[in-house]
Amino acid sequence: MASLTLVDLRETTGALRRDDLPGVALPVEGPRALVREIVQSVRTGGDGALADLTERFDGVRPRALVLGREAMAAAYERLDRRLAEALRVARDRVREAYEAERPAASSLVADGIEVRRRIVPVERAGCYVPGGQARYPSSVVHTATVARVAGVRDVVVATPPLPDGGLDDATLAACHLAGVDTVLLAGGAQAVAALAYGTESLERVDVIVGPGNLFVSLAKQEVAADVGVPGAFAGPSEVVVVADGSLEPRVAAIDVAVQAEHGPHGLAWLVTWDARWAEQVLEELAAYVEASPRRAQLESTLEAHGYLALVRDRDQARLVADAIAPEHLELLYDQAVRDADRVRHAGVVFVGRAASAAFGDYVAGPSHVLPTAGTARFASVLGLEDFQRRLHVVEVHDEALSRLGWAVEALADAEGLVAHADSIRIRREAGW
Ligand SMILES: NC(=O)c1ccc[n+]([C@@H]2O[C@H](COP(=O)([O-])OP(=O)(O)OC[C@H]3O[C@@H](n4cnc5c(N)ncnc54)[C@H](O)[C@@H]3O)[C@@H](O)[C@H]2O)c1
Ligand SMILES: [Zn+2]
Repeated sequence: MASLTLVDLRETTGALRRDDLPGVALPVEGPRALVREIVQSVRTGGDGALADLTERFDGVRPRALVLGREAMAAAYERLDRRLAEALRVARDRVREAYEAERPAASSLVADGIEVRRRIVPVERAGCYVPGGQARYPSSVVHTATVARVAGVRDVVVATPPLPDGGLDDATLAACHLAGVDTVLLAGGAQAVAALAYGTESLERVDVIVGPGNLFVSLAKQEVAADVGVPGAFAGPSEVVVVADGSLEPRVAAIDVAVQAEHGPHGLAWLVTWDARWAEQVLEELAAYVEASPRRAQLESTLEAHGYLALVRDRDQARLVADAIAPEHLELLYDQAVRDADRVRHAGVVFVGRAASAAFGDYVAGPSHVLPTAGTARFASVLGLEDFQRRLHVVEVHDEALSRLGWAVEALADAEGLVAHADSIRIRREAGW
């Protein structure tokens, strides 16, 4: 029976650090060595190695390694209309959220120097779309749509093939709606390697984004020296639910379960100051897990890393959440809105009793590609900036030579860099 491991923090005082809490370290060493081997073999073996590895890890040889726009459009035509409409709604909500965030070009003119900041999209983006324990057409929408708003020229989606060697219509239709150019039928670390280094059938990309399991996330770290990879780990899903007796126990229970149904290596915490109510939540959770068709996935996360933290009050609950730095944080008690503005470490904070993190997975607007494994301490939700570079144009007018030239000379002299100082001096001596 799935239950949560009790962590009683009511007597704990002082600062809480992530390492003080159980279950927050991922078992990465074994997988990391395997991932390294996989990446190397695709790098040297190309298409052939990719197909072999797909057969080894996904149990099938893909019918085609890459698919183009016609296959996506055809799948969209075949798709059930309600699902097609839901995908369109999700795409529009993501698109609008990111269009509202477009960075403005900025400029500064002072002392004869004009600095303009240009925003330049990368040319090719690879979006990883998971497909092991579940299919994720939503991840197509939550990655490729952002790339398109950012102005990326070519968008490639990589996703594992189905057991029949093909791809489901929902994923392909989502590619159609999100404006994807190419689909690579491969998953896991081997797909990340193919995106990073290219193969005979696929040109390499400039950045790789998207969520995935441990192997995918470690592979992105492995190739990060050669291709752009956001700092967010975006690995197995995590949730911290903070609630009290004002919420129905079965609602709290299901929200603890939601992110656990993605599969193993996740993290699920219920944090409360209401110990008696927590017991009711545990009963509801056990009943829910037992009846769920995704019981195996739920148990894989809850049994290993499902926790009930008993705390003194709201303030301590927030400190626990900050220490965990979870992907999703739900604050579901009265007056949570005020506390939400004080949270420092989380991928996204949901507030209000209607606020199931499932909204965020699909239609809230911000991408569901979020930092996990503690990376919410320094990394963020997938953003336009993950697909864009900042490039400064520095226009120097002659006036700058008299206004600022002396400072360059003084600093260059101090560093002993003679040519640096001379480059200003000869311009000044020319009377500019
Ligand atoms: N953080 C986020 O933003 C976010 C969002 C959505 C989903 N997720 C997470 O994405 C993950 C999706 O995982 P998934 O497994 O369903 O799909 P996936 O596509 O990420 O992983 C499946 C692939 O992993 C490879 N693989 C599986 N077992 C392997 C092994 N033992 N050795 C080597 N390679 C192996 C296979 O090639 C397979 O194609 C979940 O953990 C989910 O929580 C995270
Ligand atoms: Zn989810």
